[in-house]
Amino acid sequence: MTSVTSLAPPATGNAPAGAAPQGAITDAKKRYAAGVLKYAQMGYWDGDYEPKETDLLAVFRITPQEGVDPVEAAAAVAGESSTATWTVVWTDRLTACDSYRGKAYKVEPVPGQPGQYFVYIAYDLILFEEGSIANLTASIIGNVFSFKPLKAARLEDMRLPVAYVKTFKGPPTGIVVERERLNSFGRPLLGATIKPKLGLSGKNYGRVVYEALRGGLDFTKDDENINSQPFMHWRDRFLYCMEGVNQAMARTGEVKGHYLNITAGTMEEMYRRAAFAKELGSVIVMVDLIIGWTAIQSISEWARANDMILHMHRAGHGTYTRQKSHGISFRVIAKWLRLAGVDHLHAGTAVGKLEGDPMTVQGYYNVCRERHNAVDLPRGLFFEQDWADIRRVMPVASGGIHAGQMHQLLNLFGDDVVLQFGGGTIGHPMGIEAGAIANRVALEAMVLARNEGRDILSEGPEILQAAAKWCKPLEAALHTWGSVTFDYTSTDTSDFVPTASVA
Ligand SMILES: O=C(COP(=O)(O)O)[C@H](O)[C@H](O)COP(=O)(O)O
Ligand SMILES: [Mg+2]
Repeated sequence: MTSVTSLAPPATGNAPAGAAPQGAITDAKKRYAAGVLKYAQMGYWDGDYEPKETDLLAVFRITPQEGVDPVEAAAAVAGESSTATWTVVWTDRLTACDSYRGKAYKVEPVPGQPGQYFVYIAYDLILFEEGSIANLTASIIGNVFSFKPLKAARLEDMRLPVAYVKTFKGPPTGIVVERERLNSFGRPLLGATIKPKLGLSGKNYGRVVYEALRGGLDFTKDDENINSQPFMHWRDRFLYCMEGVNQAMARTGEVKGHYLNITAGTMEEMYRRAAFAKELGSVIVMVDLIIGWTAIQSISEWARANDMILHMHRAGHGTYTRQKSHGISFRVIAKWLRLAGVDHLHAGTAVGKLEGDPMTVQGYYNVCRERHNAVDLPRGLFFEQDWADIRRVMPVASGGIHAGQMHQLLNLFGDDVVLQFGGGTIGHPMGIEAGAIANRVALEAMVLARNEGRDILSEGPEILQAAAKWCKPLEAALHTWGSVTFDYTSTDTSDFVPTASVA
């Protein structure tokens, strides 16, 4: 018998080829006798297991309590995230339990982090309902994060087999179709979050939208917390924003949009707001991550049926993605969101005001934009991931960025990204339109320089100064913000490179 609060070490050493799973009890009488067994004895550890192409794979970073063997802890995670409970249940024998069990198959110490281990677990495809992130997450993150024998646990990455990917519809619009609808190619898109976040009346809010779009941005954006407060009811916001969008489009001849945040307390209300956005001719609507997985999948269905770009603001993610030892990496959230079906996803800036190690953030971008992810440990990608040509998500770089960082942003993220300057547009000393002009000119100058073959990372500041000579708004932006940096140590870095630096 094993104490259920302090897991004891199981038999160690790799099982010889063809042998029963290490530690597993194969004698049915002993295995299914009532009582408590180690999870490894129950068959949740198999060091010889070769994952099948159709298996879902997960890698967790675990910190076992003192005296808890990491292999047994890995088996416990596999057990609690698949079929197990703390004691033997005879009802296992009414099921195909040998294949249904999650199998921990590899345990590796985390480089440079004593007491932490990466544990790899394979799950049979049959354990999961098709097309349901709610179902997937109820298993994979359902119980294990509060498990007493672990001090901490973090879901670092997942490999979603093609057979599973194909049960989701993915992004309703995707990068290619979004660019076709906007008629914008060969450069990042530009946006701005309206500030102050809360308090403006509809008329003043719409004026900010108009000025920012007229100045050269492609998009403006509601902030995460603007819904339908007393100072501006949602219908007022929608009406004045769309007036601003339409006037700016007429004036510039460019397709523009404002992400109308339709986040609300019920699905019924979200659909009502989405329908009004469509009626007013908006090309895009927005939701916050905090609405939850089922709501996200439902609104994605709506966006697909209504030819609408779906913008996802990852509000709330930092509560569980930021700390390396506990929670879920944002790369996993990004994978789930690509399946669930969003078109835009806030994925970090690296250089701005919010958490973001450059290489880790590039890993998120690769999850959003690549058709196939290769293993890339320095960028945090533990598994190959085939996306089965599911559409690609446009990442959004937003949070404390300004025109003076344009060379860094273009170098880090390339063309398929929305660069979003909220304060960095609206706080411009010459006004909102000037803020937008500064960003558009900085972007166009940098894209041209890159296309001419210049090394924008090293020559960037010079390129911006040269453009600022004939563009007063850019000159003022560089004067105001040029020296603003957010130099803090990143929390969420890869353990596979000694110092995180961009290759
Ligand atoms: O309001 C802003 C940015 O405003 P500003 O441009 O004025 O800093 C967004 O909510 C953050 O970008 C979200 O962060 P993330 O994109 O990391 O989810
Ligand atoms: Mg915000």
